[in-house]
Amino acid sequence: MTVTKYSANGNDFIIFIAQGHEDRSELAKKLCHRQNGVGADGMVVVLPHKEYDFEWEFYNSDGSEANMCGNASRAVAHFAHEKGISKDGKAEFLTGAGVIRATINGLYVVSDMVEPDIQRDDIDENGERWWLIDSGVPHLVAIRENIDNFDLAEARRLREKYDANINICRLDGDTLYVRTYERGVEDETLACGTGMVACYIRLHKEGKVPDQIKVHPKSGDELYVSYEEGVYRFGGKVTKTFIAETLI
Ligand SMILES: N[C@@H](CCC[C@H](N)C(=O)O)C(=O)O
Repeated sequence: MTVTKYSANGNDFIIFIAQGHEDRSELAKKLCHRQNGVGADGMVVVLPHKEYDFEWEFYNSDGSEANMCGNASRAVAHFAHEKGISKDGKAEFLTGAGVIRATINGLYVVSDMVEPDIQRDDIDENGERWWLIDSGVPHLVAIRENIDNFDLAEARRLREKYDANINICRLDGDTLYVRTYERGVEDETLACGTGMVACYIRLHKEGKVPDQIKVHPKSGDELYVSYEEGVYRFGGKVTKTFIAETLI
């Protein structure tokens, strides 16, 4: 099987085309394995759809399926554009969280996110206020003065308790810095799109950020997140890293 590997600001994905839905959880675990497989945070299967350019199955590296992945949405939009699955520099596709619309301009891809659901704004953990926001998948968000230290044991506890991805973020002028512990990877990743958007949503709702802001995930890359015409949107570069014939 031929697969294409992408990195979306350090969040990496294996992408391939198939013709129908099936449970590919075991395949995702094998292919995403860093030593015995291709290695990736997630796997995307592009499937035909009557109404949209395509639909996807998204798997985390542990084989669990997730409704949405912001970074993979940008990578797969670039993939579909290159393959001619989508046209005119745009891609419209169905995810478990709803329809995603993306715009492709060279390697720069912008995704319009689904309507977020702010589930809680009152969680108190260790004297710190957390918001629980579903930006396609659930995210806990805390705002801190310093995010140099991310206690991963504590992040794992919160991830289990709330069945959510865990984010800490810091606002410095017009730049937001975000670190994310990802459910389904069960570790901190170099970037998480829905996580960056969830952090921005909290700050935006609190009136602390303008309608557009720069965002730096742990990889150090620069992206932007915005709120335009009632839509949360985020954009950045994607990198196609290789095409491979898998033997497993
Ligand atoms: N990396 C993604 C999020 C992928 C899904 C997440 N790990 C979950 O299971 O909730 C992103 O860029 O948004």
